Parts: sequence; C-alpha cells; structure tokens
Amino acid sequence: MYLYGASGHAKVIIDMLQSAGITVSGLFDDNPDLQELCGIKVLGKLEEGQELDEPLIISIGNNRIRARLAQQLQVAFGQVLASTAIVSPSAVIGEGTVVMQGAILQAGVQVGRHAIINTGAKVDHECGVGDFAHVSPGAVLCGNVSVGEGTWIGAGAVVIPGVQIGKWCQIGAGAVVIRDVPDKAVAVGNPSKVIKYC
Ligand SMILES: CC(=O)SCCNC(=O)CCNC(=O)[C@H](O)C(C)(C)COP(=O)(O)OP(=O)(O)OC[C@H]1O[C@@H](n2cnc3c(N)ncnc32)[C@H](O)[C@@H]1OP(=O)(O)O
Repeated sequence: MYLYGASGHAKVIIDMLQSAGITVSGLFDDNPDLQELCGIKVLGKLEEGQELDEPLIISIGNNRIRARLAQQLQVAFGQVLASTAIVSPSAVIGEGTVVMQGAILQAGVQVGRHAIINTGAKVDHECGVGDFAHVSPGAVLCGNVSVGEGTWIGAGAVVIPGVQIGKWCQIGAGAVVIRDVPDKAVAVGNPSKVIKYC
C-alpha cells in the first residue's frame, strides 16, 4: 500500500496497516523537505498520470483536498479497516475509505469513497455516509442518518435518528443534531444551530 499525505492521520493509518501485516511501501507528499514518517520513506509529490504497483490511500484529513486528489489521480485506491473496528457483514464501504480503531458500522450502513470513520465513531443501522465525508472520533450517528458528500462531523457529535445532513457541512465537536442541516452549513451546540455557511 502507498499513502499520500505525511500527516498525523497517516501515522494512525500506518499503525493500522502494520498491525495487519500490510507493508507501507512509501509515502507521497508535496513537501520536498520531508524525508520520512514513522520510518517510511517519503517519495515526493505523486504526479498526475504516475502509475503505482500497489493501491493508494489518500491519508489527508481535509475533505476537500482528499476529494481533489481522488479526482486527479489515475491510480487504484485501497481501503483500510482496523482489526478492532466492528463492521456489519451488510455494510458497504467504498474505495479509499479508512475505518479506524474501535469504530462500529452497523447493519445496512453505506459509506462512500475516500471517507474517514475515525477512532471509536459509531455509525448505526442503515446510515449513509457520503464520499469524502469524515466522522470524527467518538461521534455517534444514530439509525437512518444521512451524511452528505464532504461533510465533517466533529468529535463527539451526536446525530439523532433519521436526520439528514447535507453536503460539505461542518458539524461542531460535541454538537447534538436534532434537525436536518442544509448543504454547506456550519452547525454547533446542543441542540445544534446553523451559525454560518462555508
Ligand atoms: C483525530 C482528529 O483530531 S479528527 C478531527 C476532529 N476535529 C473536530 O472535531 C473539530 C470540529 N470543529 C469544530 O468544532 C469547529 O469549531 C467548527 C468547524 C464547528 C467551527 O470552526 P470555525 O469555522 O473556525 O468557527 P469559529 O472557531 O470561528 O467559531 C464560530 C463560533 O462558533 C462557536 N463554536 C465553534 N465550535 C463550536 C463547538 N464545537 N461547539 C459550540 N460552539 C462552537 C465559537 O465559540 C464561535 O462562537 P462566537 O462567534 O459566539 O464566538
């Protein structure tokens, strides 16, 4: 597996891959000064059209950057599921997506491409999580919640059953979301309120 993005997020992915016995063959990063991360060689920028002999994970937490790179790069993408994650056999997870340690994905969950289900996040039955979305550590999506493309659910946020959150939203850490949230809204607090658009 190759990674793109020598970030803190990459360090966690490296841990998951190494504990599963998967070799990280190299890390790409646009910063020419970086030499290595966690003992893994940094190979420089991954150019458009460059071919790889192993699948790639975009190890960048920023949803917009991950989306841009996923659209630019013509390579095969991998998938990383932590051995300590609990994933229902009926869950469907797209390419490029990372499910971190202790996360739980219940029956009928659908997670898109290049999403992040972070440490200990709980995604309950029949939720949909869009491409490039990020469910941060400890967040809880109750049953039948829908999270749009590119949306970021902050750490420890709780979304009650059936709520629909639009595309490219930001839900604050610790928010309790009890009503639908429109596209590009930033919503914080308990109960959460939209404070601006991004
Ligand atoms: C492994 C990892 O680390 S994964 C990363 C996990 N990271 C997170 O969960 C962070 C989630 N991000 C947040 O909660 C951010 O505060 C955001 C995205 C909601 C808002 O960020 P910004 O757009 O920079 O907003 P900003 O900091 O200017 O705050 C705007 C207002 O909202 C309030 N606010 C911001 N975040 C929150 C929050 N989580 N809960 C309650 N109020 C909040 C601020 O106090 C401020 O109020 P004021 O105008 O009355 O002073």
